[in-house]
Amino acid sequence: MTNAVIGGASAASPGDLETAAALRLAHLSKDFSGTRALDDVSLVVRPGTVHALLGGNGSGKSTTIKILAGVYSADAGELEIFGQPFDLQHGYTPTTAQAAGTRFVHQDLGLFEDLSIEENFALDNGYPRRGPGIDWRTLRRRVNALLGEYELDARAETPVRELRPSDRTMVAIARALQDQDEDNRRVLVLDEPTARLAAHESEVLLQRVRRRAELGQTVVIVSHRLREVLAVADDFTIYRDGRVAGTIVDDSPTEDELIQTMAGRAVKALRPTGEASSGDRAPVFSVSGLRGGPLRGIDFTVHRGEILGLAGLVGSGRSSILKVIFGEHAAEAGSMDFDGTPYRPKNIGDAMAAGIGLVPEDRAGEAAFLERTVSENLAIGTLTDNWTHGFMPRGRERRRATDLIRSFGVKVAGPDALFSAMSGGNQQKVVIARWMQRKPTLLLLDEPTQGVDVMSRADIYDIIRRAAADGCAVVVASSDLAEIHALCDRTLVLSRGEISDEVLAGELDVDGLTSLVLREKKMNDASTETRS
Ligand SMILES: Nc1ncnc2c1ncn2[C@@H]1O[C@H](COP(=O)(O)OP(=O)(O)OP(=O)(O)O)[C@@H](O)[C@H]1O
Repeated sequence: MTNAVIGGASAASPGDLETAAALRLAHLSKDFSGTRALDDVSLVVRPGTVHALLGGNGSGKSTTIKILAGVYSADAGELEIFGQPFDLQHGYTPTTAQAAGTRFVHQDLGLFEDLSIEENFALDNGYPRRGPGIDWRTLRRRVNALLGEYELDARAETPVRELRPSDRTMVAIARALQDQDEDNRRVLVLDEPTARLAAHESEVLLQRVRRRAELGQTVVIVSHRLREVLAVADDFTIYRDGRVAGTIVDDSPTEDELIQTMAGRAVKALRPTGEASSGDRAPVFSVSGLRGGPLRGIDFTVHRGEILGLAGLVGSGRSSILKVIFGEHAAEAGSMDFDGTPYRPKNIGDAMAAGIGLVPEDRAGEAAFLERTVSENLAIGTLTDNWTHGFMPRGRERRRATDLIRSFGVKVAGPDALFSAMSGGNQQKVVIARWMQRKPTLLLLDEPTQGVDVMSRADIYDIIRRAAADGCAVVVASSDLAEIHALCDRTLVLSRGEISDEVLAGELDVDGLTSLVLREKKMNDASTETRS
């Protein structure tokens, strides 16, 4: 491998590249009350390249980015941006980071959906004034020029809501870089930009990011989707447990090489289920003629021990089905049947009492108490079991939490750590563990491994398979078709609120599933064109 260094602490100082660096971090360390989040991390980002930060959940990628953004201070370390040194220990704030030329686009793009693109730009950079009023003409001209430059087929006055998902991300990128100087002295940091995008949208976005880099833009990207990262990145810094485990410069490693460096060991492949599970096939839950929101008549049955996948484009109704079953959204029409009796939940409480669990897509917003401890978050699922005579027996709660942390492989200092202090993948394991301990009859999972590293992903798949083997019926909605392929016994493809196809495990590979989902997209596009 030319220019590549994999493994070992020596990889942490690619000193020969320092002179050419857009960004240079050296000997970065950070402790959080006893947890060593970063330990002597060094990395060099070359100008005009896409540099990937990879690593397992909790390995230190976000901490690096937050230090770079001036959100956390470093305990030790040096930073240079285009040759200019900054003191990370003293007075390096978000304002300094902005002035230094760093720009950040997070998963939550921070766009106001109901406002136009130009209003979103102005909110970020201020409105140009003409006398006492806003100079809309100048603003529009400037934004339209930027949209052209970023190859976006939209007008400044288009509401963000009307953009396709990859275009929204690109608008957020263009907005972040709207004050780019002629020498391209901005470092754009993209934090899991494709986590919420379907495969074809990710591809469109990453091609555009690649093109920006070819035009001189420096990009740092954090992602767990290795295949995508391999397609877009020039260089890689691979973290393991807060240290740099490998650096790869201007080369194309294989996915297995990356995983091995991240994990420090070989990881068993994410094996597909292969064929439909031969478990107990008794039907446990069915919906018939379900309508409401985007749903336009949904019928299906899920069986005990079965893992049923819901695939489809954003807006096809995947999450809505789960929310109606969980009593979060009311159905306008149709019926549901649970274990042979009619099921009409009025709220989430009814669903939980019936033995249904939901792990929602937005775990931080909907599923967790961020400023409570891990132990408290785990106890919430079984409050009635844990309370005795009006008191919560702490000892029992902590012991139970310690057992769950061990059996679900959660990487955390202990049961008293704050939920918010855990990395994304570990948060997801806690939310799943919380539901699993209730032993639900029907478990609904919405994007179960979004933001989860490949190693934990394999663990989560095992947890889900074990629950199914114990008789739980599982419904998984996912935009990641490799996940659907690896996990599900049977998959329903949704298109505009209806089931368009049913696929059994082993009938199609990931490409086959992708073309099925995209065929629906092409049909949708064609019918939209015909109507307009
Ligand atoms: N505010 C905090 N307080 C305490 N510990 C923290 C805090 N932020 C991060 N940590 C710890 O620092 C370590 C590194 O976490 P970090 O979020 O940087 O990992 P990551 O690589 O970004 O993970 P992920 O891929 O899951 O987002 C973890 O052990 C995490 O629990």
